[in-house]
Amino acid sequence: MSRTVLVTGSARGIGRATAARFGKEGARVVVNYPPGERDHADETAQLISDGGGTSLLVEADLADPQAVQRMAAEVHEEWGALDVLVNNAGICPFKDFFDIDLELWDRVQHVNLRGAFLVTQAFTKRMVDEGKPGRVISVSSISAWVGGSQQVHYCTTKAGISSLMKSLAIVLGPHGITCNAVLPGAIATDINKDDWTNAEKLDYFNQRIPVGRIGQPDDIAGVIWLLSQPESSYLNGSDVLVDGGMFVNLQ
Ligand SMILES: NC(=O)C1=CN([C@@H]2O[C@H](COP(=O)(O)OP(=O)(O)OC[C@H]3O[C@@H](n4cnc5c(N)ncnc54)[C@H](O)[C@@H]3O)[C@@H](O)[C@H]2O)C=CC1
Ligand SMILES: C[C@H](O)[C@@H]1OC(=O)[C@H](O)[C@@H]1O
Repeated sequence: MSRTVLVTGSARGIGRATAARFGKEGARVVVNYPPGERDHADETAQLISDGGGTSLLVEADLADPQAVQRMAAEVHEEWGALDVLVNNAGICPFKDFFDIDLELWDRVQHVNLRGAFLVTQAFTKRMVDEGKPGRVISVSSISAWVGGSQQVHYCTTKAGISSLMKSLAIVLGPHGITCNAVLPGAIATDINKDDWTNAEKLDYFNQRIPVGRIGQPDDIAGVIWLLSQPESSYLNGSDVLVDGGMFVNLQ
């Protein structure tokens, strides 16, 4: 029986690579995307079917609680309870601290953290009710452990995601559902495309990463998939850093 997997924000980037990775095992993959990104989501769906999987495309802005509830209802109606939930969707509009207004603060919090809370609550409730074991794997960041001068709003959400997984590991562990966070380092995706037009910053990242390269979405997708495997069943409440060694490279 193929597994049912939801990857939030899987129209592009790490989410797309993760959805495609699960597609390769023949999984049924829910591709969640925000309004305006249907074309990108279709490309993800193509990768899933190329790999032998099946997709269900669901539009939902995770900042909208009603949209999250509609997504849960649609997925449960079509495919029942999930086996694996990957909370991946995230935004990082780089901004100096004194220029962050309440609207921007709330938007980042709502998409990155409140969205993950709402999605996890809606989907694990069904898993618990059906007595179905599974996995929650949330994409946090190295930014949960460090700061960023233009990422004050963002880093707090990433620390929040890691914390959410720790508490839910306690709540859901007894139901056979493990909860862990994956913490990518610097990965080449749209989220940092503009920021990395700053050549000095890009050089700094390249030099700080001991394996000698910026990460690619597949570097993270592969680890997320590993955490969904039976061999990872005793991992619960952990932060799994995937950064090529960038964090430890102080001097
Ligand atoms: N690229 C990097 O260096 C790092 C990325 N991350 C995290 O990885 C996750 C994925 O980001 P990337 O693939 O890098 O960036 P990306 O910009 O390529 O992808 C972001 C994804 O989130 C989706 N999304 C955005 N707003 C949404 C909303 N309101 N509702 C539903 N989906 C929405 C987008 O459609 C897109 O598929 C994010 O949580 C990000 O914080 C963490 C550490 C490093
Ligand atoms: C968006 C950034 O380039 C990227 O995101 C993170 O979470 C990392 O800390 C990098 O700053």
